[in-house]
Amino acid sequence: METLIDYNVLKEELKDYEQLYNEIKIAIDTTFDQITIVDRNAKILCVGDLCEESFGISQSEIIGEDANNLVKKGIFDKSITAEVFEKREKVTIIQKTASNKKLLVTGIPIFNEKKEIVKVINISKDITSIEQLKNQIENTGEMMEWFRKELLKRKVIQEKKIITKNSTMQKIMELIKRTADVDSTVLLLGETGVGKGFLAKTIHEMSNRKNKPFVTINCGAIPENLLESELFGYEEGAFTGANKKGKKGLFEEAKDGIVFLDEIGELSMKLQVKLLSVLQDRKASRIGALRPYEIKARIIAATNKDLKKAITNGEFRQDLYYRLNIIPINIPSLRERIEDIPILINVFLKKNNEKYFFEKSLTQDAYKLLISYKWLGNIRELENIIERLVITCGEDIITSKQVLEIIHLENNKNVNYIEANTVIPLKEATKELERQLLIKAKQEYKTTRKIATVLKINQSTVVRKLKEYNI
Ligand SMILES: Nc1ncnc2c1ncn2[C@@H]1O[C@H](COP(=O)(O)OP(=O)(O)OP(=O)(O)O)[C@@H](O)[C@H]1O
Repeated sequence: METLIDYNVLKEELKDYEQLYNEIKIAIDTTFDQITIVDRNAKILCVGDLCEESFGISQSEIIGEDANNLVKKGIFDKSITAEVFEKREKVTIIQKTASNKKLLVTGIPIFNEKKEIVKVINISKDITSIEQLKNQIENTGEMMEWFRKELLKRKVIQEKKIITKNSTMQKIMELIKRTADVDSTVLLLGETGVGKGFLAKTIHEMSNRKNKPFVTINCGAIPENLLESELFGYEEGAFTGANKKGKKGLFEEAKDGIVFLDEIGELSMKLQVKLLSVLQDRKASRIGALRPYEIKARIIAATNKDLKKAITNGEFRQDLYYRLNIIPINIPSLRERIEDIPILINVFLKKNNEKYFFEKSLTQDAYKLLISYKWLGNIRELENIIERLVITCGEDIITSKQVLEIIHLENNKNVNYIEANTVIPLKEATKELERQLLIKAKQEYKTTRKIATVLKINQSTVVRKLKEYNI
């Protein structure tokens, strides 16, 4: 009789368990997460309806399988069950499966009263689409960064008014845009006043070094011994007259910015050798220093000299030329881009009208005259002439006659004619003439070496006198 009662209770309990099992099964099958139950031997006991979608095999194929075997078969890349057994605690991993899914799996150990793991319940969340979304967001971020940089480059071009109709100049602007972020050396070639310095600054502003220093040095304007210490710096007490604390060189000052070596064609043979080794090793030493420092700056060099001819004449090292000539840019003279002259005239007219609070304009004939002029001094000469026209013309409309007068003056400025307007002591007059000659020579020839040649005096005398007259 007692056994019968027990049997009925047992039957009721079994029914309850069956009910519970069915409810759990429904929960396992219908949850958005994948639930897998594994026994103490790593055998899969139960798996949800998402099995095929998650692992690429059916429920019937996976049930009864050893989790470690499934790793070997490539159904998933690692078994969380093994880790849970090893660590004896809840573990979370990312699993890659045979159906190209990425699952975020949390394994929970179930202990018996002897603290032995009897089962592991694994709950997997499919994060494939989240990962894809993350990648897409990352890609979008990269694209946004690219667009941001592109826009910045365009802005620099517009702000710097490099509007050009000339195809060579357009190609140059494209090349500058494309190479703005690389570290290669740029060699800017072109006549005086074509805008080599202007382009060097444009490259800097377009590049990812734009917030880093832009250091410029005119290699032709400084005597050789001074240039070496300017470029590379010196240690304390390196030579007499040196700063006691020593001095940083321009390459050090530039840090990871840009060093613009203007008039590179004027560099002495000795410094050419030093620059070559600096470019090769990316290291330089201050004068008197034992240890070199690393050079991180990008180098842009410029010259109006025909470097190939200078190589033939033995004035410029071929190996240095090849080191510099990584991205050569030949800037056309203004005569070769006459379609840009009206654009540049308007740029300079606007600039000077704003500067001097005028509203001056040019007649058609005046434009035609300026376009047909030979512009040996290129953009610099055009810029100067427009400024002079704006300042000196009394009327708001600038005529071709006024342009002719200014151009005539420009052309005659080299005439060997000196006029004495007043009587002053000879010594004073001589000094004044010397001062004026130096100002003119510096404006036209820029480098102390060239000034020395045209004035037929020593370069050191030029340096001393420029300092004396504060020019
Ligand atoms: N595209 C341009 N738009 C407006 N101004 C320009 C442009 N290019 C050059 N300039 C102006 O022309 C003048 C001469 O330019 P820059 O000094 O760069 O010439 P350069 O070729 O370096 O001359 P040099 O060889 O004599 O040093 C500068 O005042 C500069 O601002």
